[in-house]
Amino acid sequence: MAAGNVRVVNVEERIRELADQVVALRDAYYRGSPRVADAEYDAVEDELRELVAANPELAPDPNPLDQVGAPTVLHAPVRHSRPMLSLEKATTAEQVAAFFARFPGQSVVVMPKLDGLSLALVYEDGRLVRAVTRGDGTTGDDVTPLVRALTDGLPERIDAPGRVEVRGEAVMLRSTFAAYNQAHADKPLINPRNAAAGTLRAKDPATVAERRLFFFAFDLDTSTPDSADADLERALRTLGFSGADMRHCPDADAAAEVIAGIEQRRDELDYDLDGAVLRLADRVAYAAAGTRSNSPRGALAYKFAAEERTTILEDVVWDVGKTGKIAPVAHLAPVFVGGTTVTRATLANQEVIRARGIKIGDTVLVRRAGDVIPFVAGVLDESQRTGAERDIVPPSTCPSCEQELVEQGNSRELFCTNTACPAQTVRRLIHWASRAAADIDAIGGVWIERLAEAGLLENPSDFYTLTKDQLLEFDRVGEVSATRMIDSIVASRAVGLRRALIGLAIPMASEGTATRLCRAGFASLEDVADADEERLVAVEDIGPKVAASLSEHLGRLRPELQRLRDCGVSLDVRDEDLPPVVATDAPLAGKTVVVTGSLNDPRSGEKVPRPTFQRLCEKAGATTATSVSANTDLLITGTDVGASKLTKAEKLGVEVVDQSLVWAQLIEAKIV
Ligand SMILES: NC(=O)c1ccc[n+]([C@@H]2O[C@H](COP(=O)([O-])OP(=O)(O)OC[C@H]3O[C@@H](n4cnc5c(N)ncnc54)[C@H](O)[C@@H]3O)[C@@H](O)[C@H]2O)c1
Ligand SMILES: [Zn+2]
Repeated sequence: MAAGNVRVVNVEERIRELADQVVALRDAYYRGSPRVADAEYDAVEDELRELVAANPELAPDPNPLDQVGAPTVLHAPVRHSRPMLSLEKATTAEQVAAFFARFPGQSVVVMPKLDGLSLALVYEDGRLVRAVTRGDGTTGDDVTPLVRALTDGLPERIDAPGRVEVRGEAVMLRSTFAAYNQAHADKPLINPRNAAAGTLRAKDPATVAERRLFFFAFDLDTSTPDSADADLERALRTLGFSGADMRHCPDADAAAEVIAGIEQRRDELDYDLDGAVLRLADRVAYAAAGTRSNSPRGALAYKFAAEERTTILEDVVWDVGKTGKIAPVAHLAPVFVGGTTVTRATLANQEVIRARGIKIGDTVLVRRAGDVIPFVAGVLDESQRTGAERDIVPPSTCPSCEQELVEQGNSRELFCTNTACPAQTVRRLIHWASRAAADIDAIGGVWIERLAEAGLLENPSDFYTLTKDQLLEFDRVGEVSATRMIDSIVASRAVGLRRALIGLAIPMASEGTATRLCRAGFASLEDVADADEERLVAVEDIGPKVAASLSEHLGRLRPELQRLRDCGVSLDVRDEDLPPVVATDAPLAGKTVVVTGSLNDPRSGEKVPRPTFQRLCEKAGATTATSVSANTDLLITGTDVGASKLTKAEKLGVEVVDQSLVWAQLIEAKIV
């Protein structure tokens, strides 16, 4: 009995503690300075929810779990026509199935749960009159001038009578976020969600002019519902809104598949998302389902793994790269983020470290979203500092060869210019052996380092003079592995112009540069080395800087090119890298196209990687480019299209066609 009492007292205390934490964390978050990552906040909420569910008599009063958002009125308060609520959360297939079971026979749409902030747009007789934030769910903040000035994707006029309210999410696109941070390295934004919220909190639109937002609609309320389209997605599209990508699902299995698809493509999309939303497709049925204290009954949010987490920055190590760049690498206490355990993350450069005010020992926010390399986005809560934190001091000499470093550019990136630097040498050798280049797959990085230390490897050509006997002298190398290593080296002799150029790691020359040089008719690496600037810049996407870098470095590498040739390594263009032979009547002949979104073969529904589809377009006569410009003839769109490309195409008057049309042409011309 006594033990029972003690437990109850503890539970009561714990509930109070958690409720206080929820209130405090929400308050900080909605004021624009979150103190923890969302996943950590969610964990506090979850614990509170579980404790209250098990001990309903101990529910706090007022219960923060029944409340939405927080009151944040900066401009002018506006009462919502109906509350703007939160969403019930799910993490399992069973919860999704239970949702379907509650609404038998109803069609459900599944769409990405965009991570921005929700807005209600009010139109009267076709004119946008008000844009309001969610606020505490009942009363929001009038942000109409900011939304008008800064948000794309919402029409100023719509063709609908009476009062129409469109709700949706205003997000900062990842491309906008990245470009902004690049341009404002001294005042970086921490993540796109916070950036979007901060933008609409500005007092003056001019101060945040470069922070464009994009509005995705997901909800519609019309004064004359009978005449309107009952299907949400169609109705929004008809009015001219970019909806969140909605898929109709007849049952829970179909929904599970769409949810998995959204999660899989998460990294390719131009916006952050933290889950998928299921919602009754029929607007009348959705309204009829009603609401709970803080969520609609006709919708459910399926949450994905967090892309941001906080962890301890244990140390910073300055790493020497293959081009001599010395980059700070964060060593972190292991943290599960973006689906994997992360222990290393990039800190970009010394200016970024300074701008973000990061110290060793800090609890830092680690972000792994969209891009493969996790990075340290900043310190959320400086009040957690103990005083034992240490400044991150950039080195003045190379950690490998001790040569004095030089600084370059606005972000003061550090470089070791000693081409004989041992660390650079190893990095360059590893790069030569990598899959995108010579693909010497039987010799890993550790072995390359060992062989370099033993003086057997310095330049790529040295791989080709290695002998089995030399390898056998190393501990733990037996007959079998030595043979495998040598075979792998021999096979890599067919590397060819494109991959050899990638393998030589020439600053500013990307994989795309190598591909385009081959397509433009260059026959060998020597041919590229011999070319003057005029001939190089005539190649698409190669500018004077890339041309100069190619000339300088290939000039320096001439003796190495000769050594590679002497070892029987091919530096000539390979058939597979030549432009495809195209008939003059090919369906896309002479067109420059950009491909965006996810592609699917309409005959099987199978997902087709973008490079494969681009190759098909090239076979059909097209030249492919990566970004929309005035030279683009066609923007070919798959599903989940990045809004920025569409906006740009619209601005430049570039024709936009759906992939289905191109597939039909490819099939007709027997290209696929
Ligand atoms: N880091 C912190 O300290 C802290 C504190 C408080 C809240 N938070 C975070 O803020 C969020 C707030 O939670 P919440 O209760 O508002 O729920 P929520 O944000 O998880 O869900 C409701 C919201 O989802 C949005 N949404 C996006 N796409 C949608 C779609 N397709 N259909 C419908 N709605 C869509 C809407 O804006 C809606 O208001 C959570 O992610 C939480 O982690 C963080
Ligand atoms: Zn060095």
